[in-house]
Amino acid sequence: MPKTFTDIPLTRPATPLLDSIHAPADLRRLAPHRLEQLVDELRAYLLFAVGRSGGHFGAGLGVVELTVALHYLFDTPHDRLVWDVGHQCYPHKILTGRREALTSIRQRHGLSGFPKRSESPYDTFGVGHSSTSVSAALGMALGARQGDKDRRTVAVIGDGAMTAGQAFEALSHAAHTRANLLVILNDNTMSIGHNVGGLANYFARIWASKTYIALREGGKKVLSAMPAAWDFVRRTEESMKNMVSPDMLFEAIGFNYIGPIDGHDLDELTATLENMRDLEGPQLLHVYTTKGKGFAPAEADPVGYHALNKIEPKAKVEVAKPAKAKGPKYQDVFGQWLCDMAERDPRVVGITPAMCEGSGMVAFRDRFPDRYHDVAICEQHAVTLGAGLACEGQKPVVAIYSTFLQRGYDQLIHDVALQDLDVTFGLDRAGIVGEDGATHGGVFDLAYLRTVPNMVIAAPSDENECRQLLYTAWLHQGPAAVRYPRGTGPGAIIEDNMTPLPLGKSRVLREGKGPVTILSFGALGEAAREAGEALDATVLDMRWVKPLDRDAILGAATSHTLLVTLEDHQRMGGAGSAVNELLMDEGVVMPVLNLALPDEFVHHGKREALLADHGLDAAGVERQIRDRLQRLDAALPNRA
Ligand SMILES: Cc1ncc(C[n+]2csc(CCOP(=O)(O)OP(=O)(O)O)c2C)c(N)n1
Ligand SMILES: CC(=O)[C@@H](O)[C@H](O)COP(=O)(O)O
Ligand SMILES: [Mg+2]
Repeated sequence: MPKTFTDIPLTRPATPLLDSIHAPADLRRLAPHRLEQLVDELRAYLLFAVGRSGGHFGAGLGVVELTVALHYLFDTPHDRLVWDVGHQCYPHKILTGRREALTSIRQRHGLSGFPKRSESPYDTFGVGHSSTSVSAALGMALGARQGDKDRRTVAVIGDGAMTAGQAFEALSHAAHTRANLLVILNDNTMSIGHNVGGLANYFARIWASKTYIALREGGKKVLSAMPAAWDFVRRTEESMKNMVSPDMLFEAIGFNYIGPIDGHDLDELTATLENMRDLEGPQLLHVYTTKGKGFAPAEADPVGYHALNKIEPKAKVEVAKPAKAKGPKYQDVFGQWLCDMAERDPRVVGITPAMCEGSGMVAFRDRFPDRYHDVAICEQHAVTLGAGLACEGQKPVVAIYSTFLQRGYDQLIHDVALQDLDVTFGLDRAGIVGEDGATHGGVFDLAYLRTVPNMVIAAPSDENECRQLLYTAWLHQGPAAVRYPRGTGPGAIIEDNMTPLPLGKSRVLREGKGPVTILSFGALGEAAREAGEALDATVLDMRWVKPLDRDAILGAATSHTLLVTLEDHQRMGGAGSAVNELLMDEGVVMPVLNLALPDEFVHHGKREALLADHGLDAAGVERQIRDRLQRLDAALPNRA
C-alpha cells in the first residue's frame, strides 16, 4: 500500500530512485517490484514541489499510481496519453523529464500548470478546459489508423469531466468508429462526496455494489491466469455484469467496460492494463481513486485541497487561501449579493456549472438549497437552464467563469438573447487570471458578448460597484452580464444598500485639466486613477460596455485631444473597439489610444505581473499616454 504523509516536506525528500528517472524509458527498465518505491518517492517529491510552487494538488496525488503504470506499460510518447482537464498532470510532468522544473510550475516562464504541446512531446494535447480528452484521443487513434497502426491511444478522464456533454459525444463516436482507444475513467466520486448528476450517483451505485467487486475480483483473477480463455471468461463476465449492474452505461454506448478496480493498487493496475493494452476496439477501464491520496489532510478535505497555496518555510500547510487581501474576493462580493437578493426576492435562482466554491456560492447553496443548481461541468446546459427558468418568471443568475462561458456561447445567443430572456450572468475570472494561464484567460467575453443583440454588459471598477451593478443588471429586464476579475479589488467600502445605477451611464473618477481623458472599463480603475493623477487627466469609470455612455464619450471628445480606453481584455473587439465604433458612427475623428491586450495569448504568471508586462498597470498606462502625446506633438506641432 502507498505511504501516507501528514506533512508537506519543506526540504527536498531523498528520492534516489525517482532521481534516476529522466524519461519514461528509464522507468520501463525497472523491475516491477521497484515500482512501489517509485510511487512513494514520486508522491513525496510531489508534496515537496507543490509546497514550494503552489498549484493544483489533490488531483495529482490521486493519480500517482496510475501515472506510473501508464508510462510503465505504454510506449510513451509513441503511444499517446491524453489527460483530461490536466490539473492532475504534475506526476506525469515529473516522470517525463520535468522533475526539477516542477517547482517553477504556473510561474512566469515556468512550466504550465497543464499539459502543453509546446512544452514536451509527452504532452500530447493541451488541456485546461475539461472533457476534451476523449475527442482528442479519438482523433489521434483515427489518425494512427492512417499511419502508425501499432500506436496505442489512452485518454484519462475524471468523473467530473465525464459529466460534460462533449465527453459523451466522443464516447459515442469512438464506439461508432470501433477505434482502438482506451479510456480510463478516474473516478474519485467517493472521495469527493458531492459530485452532482445522475452519473455521479451511477458511479457511486457501482462502487457500492460490493457483490460486483467481489465477482469482478474473482473474474479478473481468472482472466489474468488464463489469457487464452479471454473470450470464454469474457462471456461469463458479461452475464456477471448484467447480473450486478444491468445499466452498464458504457457498454450500452459500445465500449468494452472493465472495472471498477482500485486505482492505488499498483499490481491490480498493471495486471489489468497489461490485459487491456492490446485489445481491439474501444475499451473503458473504470478505476477508483482517492483525490489527495497519500496526504492525510487532502484525503480528509479533497475539495479544500484541490489547489494549494505556496508554502512559506515557516508557515504551516495551507489550502489555497489568498495572502492578506485588501478586501473580500470578488467571488465573495458576488456570493453575498446573491444571498441578499435571495432573501429579498423568491424568484432568485443560482446556477453554477461545477464551480460552487470558486464562484463564491457555498453560502447560497447552504442557505437556499432549493434555489441552487450545480449542474456539473455542463456550461451549455447551465445557460439554457437559466433560459427555461426565466420563461417561468424566475430571475436566474448564472455564475460562470468568463472562460467557461465560452462553452455556452451558442446557448447564450440562441436560447437567452434571441428570446430576450431575463438571465443575469455573474462573469467571474474576467480578464487575466494569472497562474492558470491562457486556457483560463477571461479576455474574450466583451468581444463575444458585445456583438449579441439585447445583451447589456457591466464592468465594475471595485467591490461596491460590483454589488451595485449586479443589482442593476439583475433588475434589468433581459440578458445582462457583469464581469469581474479573479481575486480581490482595491478595498472599496461595500454599501449594504443596493441602488440601481443608470443603465449606460458612467461616473467621473477625477476631473483633470490636461488634454487627456481616460475611459476606464472595469477593474483597472485604480491604475486609471493613478495615471490620471500623474497626467492631470480626466478619468471616467465607464461602468457599462454595452450600452456605452455616448454623451460622456462625445463630451470628452470635444474637450480633449486624446481619448484613452483602458480594459483587461483583448484589444480586438473589446471596450476600446466599442468606443472607436461609436466615434466613427458619430463622424468624430480624433486620436484614440486603446490600452488592452495584444492579439496573442497571455500565458501563466502572477496576474499583477502580467498586467504590468502588458502596460496595464498605472506606470504602464502613464508611460503609454506620455509616449502617445509626444508622438502627437511631433505630428501636430501646433496642437493646442
Ligand atoms: C469546461 C470546464 N469547466 C470547468 C472547469 C473547472 N474544473 C477544473 S477541475 C474540475 C473538476 C474536475 O473533476 P474530475 O474530472 O472528476 O477531476 P478531479 O478533480 O476529481 O481529479 C472543474 C469543474 C474546467 N477546467 N473546464
Ligand atoms: C483546473 C481548473 O480549471 C480549475 O481548478 C481552475 O484552475 C480554478 O480556477 P480558480 O483557482 O481561479 O478558481
Ligand atoms: Mg473527480
